[in-house]
Amino acid sequence: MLRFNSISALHAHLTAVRQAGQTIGFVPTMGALHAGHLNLIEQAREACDVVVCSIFVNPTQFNNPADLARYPRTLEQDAAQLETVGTDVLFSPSVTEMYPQPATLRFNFGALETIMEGASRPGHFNGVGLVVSKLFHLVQPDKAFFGQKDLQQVAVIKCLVRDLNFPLELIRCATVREADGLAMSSRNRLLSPKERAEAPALFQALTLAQNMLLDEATPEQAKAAVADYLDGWPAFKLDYIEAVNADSLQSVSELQPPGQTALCIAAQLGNVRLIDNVVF
Ligand SMILES: Nc1ncnc2c1ncn2[C@@H]1O[C@H](COP(=O)(O)OP(=O)(O)OP(=O)(O)O)[C@@H](O)[C@H]1O
Ligand SMILES: CC(C)(CO)[C@@H](O)C(=O)[O-]
Ligand code: BAL
Repeated sequence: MLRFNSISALHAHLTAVRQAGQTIGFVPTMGALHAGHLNLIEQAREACDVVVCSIFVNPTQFNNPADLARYPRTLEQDAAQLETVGTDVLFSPSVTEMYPQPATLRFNFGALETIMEGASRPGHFNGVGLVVSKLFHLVQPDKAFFGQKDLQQVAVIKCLVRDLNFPLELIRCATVREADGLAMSSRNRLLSPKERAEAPALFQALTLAQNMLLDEATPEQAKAAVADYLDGWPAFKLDYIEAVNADSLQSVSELQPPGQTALCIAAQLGNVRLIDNVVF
């Protein structure tokens, strides 16, 4: 695996890759890798000639400085894991390499940024849009792989690709879960053992709501049941539970056609904010 910290060295290498007619698959991450990330790499490995992974804890997408300070950073362990799944290139730039001056460009993702993660983390999607645009320009991938766990992020990036004509295919990959149902997330490693034991309640609440909707309950009834369920776990503070269309991410008042209903949840567990969703 080749490792680059500098944009110019990455650019020179990938220019040669493209000139040799090889396709590039790209997996952007913030590191502290787990099996969910490795699954994205494996899918890129199957679909493309050259697999590029970036690890960059992007400060512009953190609205909470404590969250940024706590974010796990495990670069050497991550690099070792990336080697095991056949990654060709690791790009791990510094903050000054990516932002030599503070960025002034601002995105407006319309209705997407006023709901759920957009409402709870003001400025978050602007930072995601900024860094993902920069990374797409630097890597110029044929295919880019993102996890369904961050469903709203996928919708934001779909908007970015469409509105800015990025010539790439966006691929949404299924959420990888722990054996007890908890969606894998880098932030899980910040949970205390007690919190970790309680964390699967989030997915249990989602499953409860999904079953209710499939059983003809209304979204309002299902959302109320989730709030009640999590009340039984005092360590959890529910941020939101929403029934939305899986593409537009806008609220729905009834079940959508198969594969187009999503239930999205976010909750605080101690100091850690967890999100999850199911699409059905
Ligand atoms: N459990 C998972 N299954 C599939 N993809 C995932 C999973 N967790 C993260 N991803 C995807 O990996 C990519 C990089 O995500 P990121 O580095 O932020 O990891 P993360 O685990 O989502 O961390 P956190 O949620 O704590 O920020 C994103 O496209 C994200 O959706
Ligand atoms: C896409 C991303 C790498 C941009 O910083 C980040 O939001 C993430 O890890 O999901
Ligand atoms: N996985 C999404 C990145 C973030 O939480 O900032």
